[in-house]
Amino acid sequence: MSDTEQQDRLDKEKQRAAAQALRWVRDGMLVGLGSGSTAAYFIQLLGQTLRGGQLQIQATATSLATEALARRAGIPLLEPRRGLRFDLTVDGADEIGPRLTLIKGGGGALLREKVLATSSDYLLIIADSSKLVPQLGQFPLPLEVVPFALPWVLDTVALLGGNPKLRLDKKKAPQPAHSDQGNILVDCHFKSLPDPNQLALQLQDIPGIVEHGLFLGLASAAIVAEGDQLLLLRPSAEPADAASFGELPKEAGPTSL
Ligand SMILES: O=C(CO)[C@H](O)[C@H](O)COP(=O)(O)O
Repeated sequence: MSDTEQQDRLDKEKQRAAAQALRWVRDGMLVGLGSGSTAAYFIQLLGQTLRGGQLQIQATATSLATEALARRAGIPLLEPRRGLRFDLTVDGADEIGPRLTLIKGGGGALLREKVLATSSDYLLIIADSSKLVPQLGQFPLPLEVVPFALPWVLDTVALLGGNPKLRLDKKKAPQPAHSDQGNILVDCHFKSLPDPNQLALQLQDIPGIVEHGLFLGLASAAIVAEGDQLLLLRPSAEPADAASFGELPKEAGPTSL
């Protein structure tokens, strides 16, 4: 299969996973909108549904790009405020490991994504089949770092074996990429993460790291499209374990896909 064919196949999988996620959205919900190409498909479909008058929701975006997309799609947006909790957040992932452990932040939106994930009653991940992995760590782990602290953060993460690299701005390379908050994005090449919980604790202790891309114990479910198949994964089982399907409570989404 050529690279273009492979890309097309993954793109179709993203669209199929995104379309399924619509079944989780109920009238009146407050919804967190994720970032990245899979979340973008969901946002477009959600906008179409709202324009069709079938349901009304309000939403908050995990990035400036998502906010702009949601506005274009006609989705009413809420600003952050005290007491705001989301019924559902739908977001993509860069890697989905055992028990729905995740690496996120490939699009640089990890901080806002984690803020919404932890402010949501239900985090639904949507992804193509390339994201399922037996162990996290092949995808470089993103960090959002305060600019002043950068040299010391790089030194400390290197000591942890992270081989940190500054992410470059795609439009202004060799300048470093900045997050929506004006912080610097660093990608850590650990290659494998046998103990993500331990690493998360170590990273949380490093001054200047505003957030890391390990999302542990946050995802409620994941819809992964694999060719014509749709997998519904829950945290209690290994990825792609068929025994984990069909356990969703009715109010939170369909029991099967
Ligand atoms: O974490 C993210 C952005 O910060 C995205 O959800 C992640 O990068 C997946 O993106 P895509 O759906 O384009 O594969």
